[in-house]
Amino acid sequence: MGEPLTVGVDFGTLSGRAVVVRVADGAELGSGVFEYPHGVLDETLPATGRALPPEWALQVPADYVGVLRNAVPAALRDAGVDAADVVGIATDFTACTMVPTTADGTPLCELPEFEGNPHAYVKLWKHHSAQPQAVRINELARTRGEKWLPRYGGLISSEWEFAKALEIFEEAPDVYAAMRHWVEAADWIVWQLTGSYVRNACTAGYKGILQDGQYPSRDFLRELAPGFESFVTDKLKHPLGQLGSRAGSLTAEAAAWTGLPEGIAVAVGNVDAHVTAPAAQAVEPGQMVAIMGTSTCHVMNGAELREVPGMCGVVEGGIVAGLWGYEAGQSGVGDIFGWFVEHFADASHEELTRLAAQQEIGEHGLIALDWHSGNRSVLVDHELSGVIVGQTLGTRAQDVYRALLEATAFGTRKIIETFNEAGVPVTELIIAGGLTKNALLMQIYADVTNLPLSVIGSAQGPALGSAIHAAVAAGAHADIRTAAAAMGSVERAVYRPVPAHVVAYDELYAEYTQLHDYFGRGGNDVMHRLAARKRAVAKGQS
Ligand SMILES: Nc1ncnc2c1ncn2[C@@H]1O[C@H](COP(=O)(O)OP(=O)(O)O)[C@@H](O)[C@H]1O
Ligand SMILES: O=C(CO)[C@@H](O)[C@@H](O)COP(=O)(O)O
Repeated sequence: MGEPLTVGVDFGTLSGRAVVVRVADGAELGSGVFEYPHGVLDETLPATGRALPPEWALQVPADYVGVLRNAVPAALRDAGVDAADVVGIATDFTACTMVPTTADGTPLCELPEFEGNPHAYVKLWKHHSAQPQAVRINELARTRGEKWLPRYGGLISSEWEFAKALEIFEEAPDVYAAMRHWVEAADWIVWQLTGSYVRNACTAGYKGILQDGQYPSRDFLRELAPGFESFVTDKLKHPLGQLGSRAGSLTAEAAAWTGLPEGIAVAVGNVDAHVTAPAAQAVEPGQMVAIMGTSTCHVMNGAELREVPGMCGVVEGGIVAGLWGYEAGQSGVGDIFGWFVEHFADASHEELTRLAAQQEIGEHGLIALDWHSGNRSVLVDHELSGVIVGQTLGTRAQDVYRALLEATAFGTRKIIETFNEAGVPVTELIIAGGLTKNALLMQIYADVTNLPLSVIGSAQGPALGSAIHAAVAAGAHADIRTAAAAMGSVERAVYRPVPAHVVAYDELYAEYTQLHDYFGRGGNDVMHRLAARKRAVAKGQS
């Protein structure tokens, strides 16, 4: 027998990544990646070729099993270890990413009668078409003075479990009737590994409006939409598992897929963002981790319960046991840079970054709003859209690219300021995720926030975080804090704010704030009117 090992698997937006990690010190011995064959379905449904409406984003659950079959064996091969030394596996997922299933967990899209119905597929976190449902949930909750609303910064997102389910209830009653469980993909994958369904406390709290042991009441749901009152009891409610505990044991079938020993510990499911905090050793109050990739999630522990306007949510034990876990986010970050590179630039991210780095602050004469995928925090509105002010005939691709990098940094500053003002002080900013590779972006974040940036030690933060949870679930470490100290890593103050840059960005941030409030807080509702018109045109065409 060699030293004990665990496997962490991170299910991202486009691919799943597995790492094999040594339990004693967190050394990453090998990794494997599997790109989802279907990627994100946002234009057409492959089964029928049918066009999808605007703001739709679906996935195919069989692609996730492909990760277990391919990325895990690849990681074991890469590590060159004996699979018999692996004592546990844990997974993390994007969220809120939802799978409608039958009683035994079969996704409805795998039934022949539903393969042509888009509502039967996985609704990915960035499926944003349930905004009208979210607006109704928020208006009614405000009117009724629902006690859970402040735990979500005063606004429930269209990305979450209730808005997405209400969309199915209203637009596809046959799918709704056939759905026995409305399952987070984070839990569905654990179900595939263990053969039994355990609902994780993290997504139930942040995305499923479970607070102090209660979901929204039958009365509330009836008033929201008659017939929807039994949604919680019939489709949602399920026994919970706490983060870092054992959900079950690896089945013979999943052992054959992965090459791992049957019967090893499988941890309760978790979210890609929250699982990253221990990988960055950010388990104390005030340490905010920004996981920057396609989107950015900001997660942080707090000693006390506070109401932060426009946060995604606060959940007791939502990140580590014994503290309040806070979450905020930006729905588009790398996605916005990627959109610009794909459609408007004749150069790569690296080339645009190299050219943008040669400019002085303000030289491009632009200010942008980072809302191309809507605003997750602090406005919580996915009908808001992008803006670039100041373009002239002299504006070049690298100018717009830099303005977009800066816009996302301003968005993060808005979130940090909102936390500080609400009495949840941010004392350290730690960056994780794929965008840490862009040094210009990192320096802009340090200058805009006026905070030294710490950077996580691992390029696979979420997968390492999962491996940490696997170690705790297997009993190899006593708890997440101890495991984080042994297996996580962070490098402090890698990027420091430059005082002259801080002053220049303070001025531009004031301009950003004016635009932010004008377009986002009722000064001009043009973005909503355009979104409504776009929906109406799409409806007329379908
Ligand atoms: N050099 C770069 N600078 C800025 N953004 C980049 C760069 N390279 C890729 N991106 C963006 O990063 C995002 C992918 O980030 P990554 O962390 O790998 O994925 P995920 O968030 O899905 O885990 C894409 O949206 C892409 O447009
Ligand atoms: O919203 C959450 C977590 O709450 C994320 O899963 C979601 O933004 C997707 O993250 P990625 O950008 O794919 O890393």
